[in-house]
Amino acid sequence: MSRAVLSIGSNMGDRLELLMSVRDDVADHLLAVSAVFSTPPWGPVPQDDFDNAVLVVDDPDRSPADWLETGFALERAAQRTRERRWGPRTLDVDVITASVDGDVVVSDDPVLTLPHPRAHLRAFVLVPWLDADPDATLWTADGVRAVTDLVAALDPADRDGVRRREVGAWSTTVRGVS
Ligand SMILES: Nc1ncnc2c1ncn2[C@@H]1O[C@H](COP(=O)(O)OP(=O)(O)OP(=O)(O)O)[C@@H](O)[C@H]1O
Ligand SMILES: Nc1nc2c(c(=O)[nH]1)N=C(CO)CN2
Repeated sequence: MSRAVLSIGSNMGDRLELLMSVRDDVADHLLAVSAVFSTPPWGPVPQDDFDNAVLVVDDPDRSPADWLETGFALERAAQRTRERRWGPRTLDVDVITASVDGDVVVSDDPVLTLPHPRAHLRAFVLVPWLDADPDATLWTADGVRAVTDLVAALDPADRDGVRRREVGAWSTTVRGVS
């Protein structure tokens, strides 16, 4: 069984519709879904705010690499272009962490680095993830850390910039992380 935590984001086009396209695509495999959060751009590129969310998914027939491919396919469907690193995009799907049969996958392959090497620094990942799964943990260079502690360690300005949106069409009701 392969479980993955997907961070999804958009700051071009119909952001909510694009996030919804991901949620709908993986609907049969959802264990947990965060609310949608409005987030200031992370990184050096001045650009519009993003909408971000986190999905926890599992599928006995999909490997972590398959989840990356699923993300690529959804990015292509959103006409995502790769113009600038950390620049604006219609849709970004990142695999934050993955486990197979309960074991966390650790990989330094540049095609799929796991856990995602910048996840622990990103309020736009950690705050929605905590919302989806209050007991979440992340394997880091300092060992296994509770996401709640990683959120507490963020710069308060970064953390407080991440704002929950009330979106009627976005349901967070799913099976639950067991
Ligand atoms: N865990 C991962 N999730 C998604 N992509 C990854 C991961 N590890 C490595 N990659 C690779 O990163 C490459 C660049 O991805 P992308 O363009 O989405 O980067 P980015 O979103 O600009 O920056 P960042 O990687 O910091 O999120 C992809 O081609 C993909 O193969
Ligand atoms: N708030 C926010 N900032 C970003 C995002 C994102 O999804 N949300 N994605 C980026 C590309 O990796 C760069 N910066």
